[in-house]
This record gives sequence, C-alpha cells and structure tokens, in this order.
Amino acid sequence: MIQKEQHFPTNICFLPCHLNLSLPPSLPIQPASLALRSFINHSNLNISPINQSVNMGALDVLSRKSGVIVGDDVLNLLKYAKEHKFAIPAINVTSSSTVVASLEAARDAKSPLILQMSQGGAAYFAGKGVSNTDQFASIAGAIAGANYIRSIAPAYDIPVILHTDHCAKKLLPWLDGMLAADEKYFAEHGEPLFSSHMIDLSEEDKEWNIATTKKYLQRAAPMKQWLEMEIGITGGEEDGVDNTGVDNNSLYTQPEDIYEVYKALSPVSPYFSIAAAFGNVHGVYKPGNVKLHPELLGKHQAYAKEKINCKEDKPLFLVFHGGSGSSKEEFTAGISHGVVKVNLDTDLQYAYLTGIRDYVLNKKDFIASQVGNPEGEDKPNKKYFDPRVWVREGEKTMSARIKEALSDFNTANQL
Ligand SMILES: O=C(CO)COP(=O)(O)O
Ligand SMILES: O=C[C@H](O)COP(=O)(O)O
Ligand SMILES: [Zn+2]
Ligand SMILES: [Zn+2]
Repeated sequence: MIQKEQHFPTNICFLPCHLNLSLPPSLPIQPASLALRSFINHSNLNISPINQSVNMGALDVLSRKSGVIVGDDVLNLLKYAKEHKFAIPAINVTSSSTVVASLEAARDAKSPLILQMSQGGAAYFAGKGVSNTDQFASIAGAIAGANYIRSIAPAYDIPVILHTDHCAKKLLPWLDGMLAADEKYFAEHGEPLFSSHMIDLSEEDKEWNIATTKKYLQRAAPMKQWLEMEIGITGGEEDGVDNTGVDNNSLYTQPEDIYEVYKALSPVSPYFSIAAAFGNVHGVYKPGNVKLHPELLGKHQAYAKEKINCKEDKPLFLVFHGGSGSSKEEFTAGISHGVVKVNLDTDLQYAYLTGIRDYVLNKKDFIASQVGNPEGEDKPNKKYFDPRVWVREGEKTMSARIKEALSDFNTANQL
C-alpha cells in the first residue's frame, strides 16, 4: 500500500497547461490532491490562457478556452472555422474509452473537437441492460455521457462541443428529455447541459420538417443552444432508420429548400446549422458506389447570399454527414463551401476494432488462460488480459485515425 502511494506521481499538475505555465518556477511542486481540487474548481470557468497575446488561433475567439463550450463560444468557433477553412470532426462516442481516445487525439493535434452521442450511442452509455421504453436509457445515457464529458474535457485543455446526433420523428421524446435536462442545467448554471443537438426530420414532409425544427429552435434559443437540422436525406442507416432504398433525388438537397430553412430559422436564432444532402451516405461502401457533389454546397451558399442580400459569401453553416470513406478532396471541397462540421463514425468504429483485433491475434497464446503462456506454464497472464491493456490498443488506433481526420479537415494546429 505504502509502495503504491510512493508511486503516485505527486509532481503531476492536473491543471490545464496555460494555468500550469502561470505558476512561478519558485513555487513548490503542487501535491496532486491540491492540483486536482484546483482543476475541479477551474474546469469550465472562463479562464484566459497566459499565452493569449501570442496565440493567433481559434482560442482567441473563445471566452472559455478548455472543456465543454456553449452559446456564443460555439458560434464564434464555427465562424472562425468557416473563415479559416477548416471543419471540426464530430466523433460518435459510446463509452468513456471512445471519449478519451477522441480527446487525446484532438489535444495532441491542438484542435477543437465535437463529441456526439446518437440515440443508440446514448443508450449504450446507460448500459444495454437498461430498458429504453419511452427513450429512458437514451435520455439517462445522454445525460450521463454529457456529465462525464463535461468533467473530463478540461483535463485535455481543448474546447469541446458537446452534441447529439440525428433524432428522427419517432425519437423526438429523446430530444424532449434531453432538452428538459438542458433547461434544468440552465436554471442552475446559466447554460445548457449540451452545447447543441441535432433534429433530423428529413424524411418527413418538408413544411413539417421546417416548422417543427423552428419550434425546437425556439425552445433552444433562450439557452443560446445550437441546433443542427437535416434537409435532404443521408443515405444508409442511422438510429436504426434504414435509408438505403431512398429515391436518389432526395440525396441531393435543392438550394431553394436550404433558403426556406434559413428564412424560417434565422429570425429565431443565429445558432443553427444545416446538414444538406449532397449524396452523403452513412457507412463505407465499395469505391464508386457513393457519388458526392460537394460543389452543390457552393450553389446553396451563393443562392442564400443572393436572397439574403448579405455581404458574406457563405452565410450558411453546413454539416457533412457520412464522413467515413470520403476523400480528402471531398472534405476540402465541402470545407471551401462552408462545411464547419464533418461527422465521422464508421471509420472510427473500425479503427477502434483494429487495435483490439491485432492485440488479441498477436497475444492469443497469452490470453488463452489466466495462467500459462509460451514463456512458462506457471506464468500469470494478468497483465495481458487487463482491459486497460487491450482496450487501450483500440483507443490508440482510434486516436490515430482521428488525427488523420484532423489533418484532412485542416483542423490540426488551429488552437
Ligand atoms: O454522419 C454520421 C453520423 O451522423 C457518420 O457517418 P459515417 O458513419 O459514414 O462516418
Ligand atoms: O448517424 C449515424 C451514426 O453513425 C450513428 O449511428 P448509430 O445510430 O448506429 O449509433
Ligand atoms: Zn438523416
Ligand atoms: Zn449522420
């Protein structure tokens, strides 16, 4: 026991690094417990980093530099991304392990990040053993995941947008439950629990989609909460909704439809983005099967600019769904037309698996039993089957794939 305490690193400071830097070198090394208390006190507070004057990056436009950001910080970060031609990857997370793998990648690449939970991913956060009648598990899991992300994100010293993904008509009770949690959190802390949500009524009648989305934006607006909506359908599958057979035309949104959305939503709040379909499909398919037309997004921006009669060339915040399997050229084209968020799930699910798969295959003789391996029949295998060892391998490969995305989306080194 004493030995374990001696191994505890007392010289590790858990503060975000800009605070760390602000400690005069003559100060004694902070005991971990004090540093941790200080981190807890400071996390999510509005702290200016010591290097603000020299740092010409996205942090300059944020009042909260690290941890989950909300309200105007979200707006300012997305505006900054649009101006500086990068998009923030939105990673679907389902566990603390996938959260930390994502945060680690973004921290190492000095990038902002969006972490999102789908309805199914949120239920998984609660545990597959919890009933999802009336969206109970999806609501409870989303709240648990949000609180976890809120508490750990400041330790990675990067700004994080906390988001939820899709939400078709039949899942609206899930969104209602999360909004109730947001309102409760807002009453206590002056900000919503989640930075943003998505509502996806793209399979419904267009007028109903826009009118219902507007109602939800009216509910989110007093909390300065962001809402992403979808018009035109993302193919493939999402939230158990199978869009594999939809009419091909629905996969390409028309500029008039986008402007209709803008016209309805912009008087309510500036905090909204549009997932316009330009051939996007969830999942990864044989090359040639998915035909993306990111140039259509440029047409949407031009049409909206002309109608609004604004100075800005790209008045819309656009979202790229179905990022997995797409090329750097497709991302770059989308980003040049105002894509500020790219959703990436399938490629990361696979990346997470590969680390674990390779570990299991390479170490199969060390994990076949608790005791006994090629080095001796009495050798214990605990250090090989500890989940912190093999799950970590998945985190590493997932992190590496996220770093690739951060580089492809021009997000790396933007902080
Ligand atoms: O759009 C997505 C989540 O909303 C992710 O799509 P992919 O799984 O194709 O990356
Ligand atoms: O929208 C699609 C995302 O990949 C989420 O998928 P999921 O519903 O399987 O969690
Ligand atoms: Zn959709
Ligand atoms: Zn999607």
